[in-house]
Amino acid sequence: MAFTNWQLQPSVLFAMGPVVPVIVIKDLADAVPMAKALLAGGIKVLEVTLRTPVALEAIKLLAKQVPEAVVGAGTVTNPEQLAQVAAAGAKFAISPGLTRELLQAGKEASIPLIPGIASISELMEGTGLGYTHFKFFPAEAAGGVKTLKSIYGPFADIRFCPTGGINEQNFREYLALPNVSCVGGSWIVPDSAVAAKDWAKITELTAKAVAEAL
Ligand SMILES: O=C(O)C(=O)C[C@H](O)[C@H](O)COP(=O)(O)O
Repeated sequence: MAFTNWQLQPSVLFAMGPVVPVIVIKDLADAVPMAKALLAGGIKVLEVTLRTPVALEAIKLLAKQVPEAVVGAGTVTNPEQLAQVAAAGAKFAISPGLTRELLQAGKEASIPLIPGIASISELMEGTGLGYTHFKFFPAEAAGGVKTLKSIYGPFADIRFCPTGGINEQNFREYLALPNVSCVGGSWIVPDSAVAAKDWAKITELTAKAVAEAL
């Protein structure tokens, strides 16, 4: 089932890139150069987490100034934030978990909501309302590849973007699974590179991940 009010379907979003960078923007001035560094490395889907006071402003800025990127919001945990990020121009919203309220609001939103799950019961809460695409978080801590393989048995039609503890060593094991379309992670946007404004490093890490994902 797809929610036809969503301007972008999650299957399309999940197919846009093998790695979704989980971005924390502390300084608004970093938003555009970071997005351009990621684009230069071959990634266009960006998840800007709502973990910092400037996150909403960063989404607004990127939506206007870097239209070639597909900028969404992460850490969206309630309906109010979902409305705020949609108004800011986010193309999608990702949550680390789910609540009934958030799932209901997501169904009615103009942008796709990718709810997070770490258990079968949470997954069933989401599938019961028609959701088919989920974040699997915290991936490594919640059993990683083994758990996703087990979930594939009874839920073969569901697709995941695992996130949490994924890095350049293990991301290909996830991408090889039939129910994983993309992975999320912060390893291509390390804090140290952002602090040093070393955008070339981010392009290099991104290009490496994109090349290795093939
Ligand atoms: O902020 C959110 O909404 C989250 O769900 C958490 C992030 O996706 C993970 O913290 C990324 O995990 P790492 O790649 O291990 O750094």
